[in-house]
Amino acid sequence: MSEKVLHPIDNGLRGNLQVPGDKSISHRAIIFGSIAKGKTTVTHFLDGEDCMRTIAAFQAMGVEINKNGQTVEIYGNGINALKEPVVPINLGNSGTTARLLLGILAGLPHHFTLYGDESLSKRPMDRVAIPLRQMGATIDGRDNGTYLPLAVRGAKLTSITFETPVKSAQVKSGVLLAGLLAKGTTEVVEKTTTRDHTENMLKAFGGHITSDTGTISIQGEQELQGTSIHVPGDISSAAFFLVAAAITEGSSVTVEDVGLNPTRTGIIDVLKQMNIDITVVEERTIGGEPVGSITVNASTPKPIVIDGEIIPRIIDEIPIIALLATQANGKTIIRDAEELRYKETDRIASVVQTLQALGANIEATNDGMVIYGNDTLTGAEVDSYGDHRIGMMIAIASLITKNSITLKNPDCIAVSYPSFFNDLDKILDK
Ligand SMILES: O=C(O)C1=C[C@@H](OP(=O)(O)O)[C@@H](O)[C@H](O)C1
Ligand SMILES: C=C(OP(=O)(O)O)C(=O)O
Repeated sequence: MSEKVLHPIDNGLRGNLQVPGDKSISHRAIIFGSIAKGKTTVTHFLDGEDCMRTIAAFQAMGVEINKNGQTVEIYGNGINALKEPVVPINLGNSGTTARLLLGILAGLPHHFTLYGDESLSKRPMDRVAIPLRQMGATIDGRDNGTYLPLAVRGAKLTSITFETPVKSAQVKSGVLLAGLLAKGTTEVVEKTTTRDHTENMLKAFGGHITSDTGTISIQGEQELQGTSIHVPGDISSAAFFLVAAAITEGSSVTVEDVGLNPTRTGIIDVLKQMNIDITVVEERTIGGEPVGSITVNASTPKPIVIDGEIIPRIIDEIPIIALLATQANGKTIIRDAEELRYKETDRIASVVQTLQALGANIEATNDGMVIYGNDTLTGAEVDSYGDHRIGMMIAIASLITKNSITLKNPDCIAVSYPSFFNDLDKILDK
């Protein structure tokens, strides 16, 4: 088992950096490029393990995809040209690949078998399998088709109106993608807005989709055209450095060219509410997504309550927000975040256990956590539990702990951020 010893820093963090491409947008660029007709070129693609799973899945269905560093060329022949793969599709650790792909497979006249790693095999797939079955697909698997491995027999789909019971962009996207293959108009109704990259990307490929007060409607049987997509920096990756700059004395860090889609910028709102010195300069719109630079200077965080509609807009940032809250001068409460229990780990349990091991005063609740603040963190031996965001949270914590941290299982960070430690090194004030 690999491990990494991480040392606290003497000086702050300083400088500018760019983070890799957005994971959600990178997945979708491959998916839409593969089901569109003609060539798609993706630049600043996230070279992480999860997005490579999406590429491999479409290659297994006969799509020609060539990757050269962060540039990917896809030669799509339309959704109906996707072939039956000869071998099972390995989804690795990627929930996004699993849920979005299921939507497409449901409407193809083929048989598919899907499996993932140990973590993904514990995550619920019925949240998307249930509406897809209603549309006409046959999906079976472990525990009555709740968990991977799954067998999918696609069919001619009929459109549905689906009121999603979970606050999940993956579920919304899975149903909308199936809607592309269904007769008529498929509707997804969501009570809380989740990231809308599927909707934006569909439009970039010439598709038609509307969104009106929580109802997203997609017409079936549309033909999409290949295009060029430039992927903005991932705000969920940037968040680790923004918090790092906030909690380390004397720091000033600017992350450039970060995606600022409003369904993703909850971290900026949280940092502002916590009195962190943060400036956002919006520079331009690329491929329908706003992009800008974010600067954070070291600050003392103020404790706050985080709940309600902001939760889906910070869902992947909650581990690093929890670390920030340990440095606040009072009690921070995070609630309405039960979805954290269905991530790569149960992130309520893994965040709380890890920060407790580092000396923080933090408690789990059913749907979130209470962080009491004013903590001096100590060193310890802690495990990422194979969860990339827990691994990165631990690495940022190590900048301010009294002694070194031994991080077990750091390799999982490559799922979303293979160059994480190199980028962190760039802003260390040596
Ligand atoms: O649609 C997406 O790209 C994602 C949606 C979120 O998951 P849920 O939809 O399960 O909340 C998020 O946690 C994940 O990292 C990426
Ligand atoms: C939850 C995440 O990803 P996924 O659901 O795609 O595995 C994440 O990146 O934090």
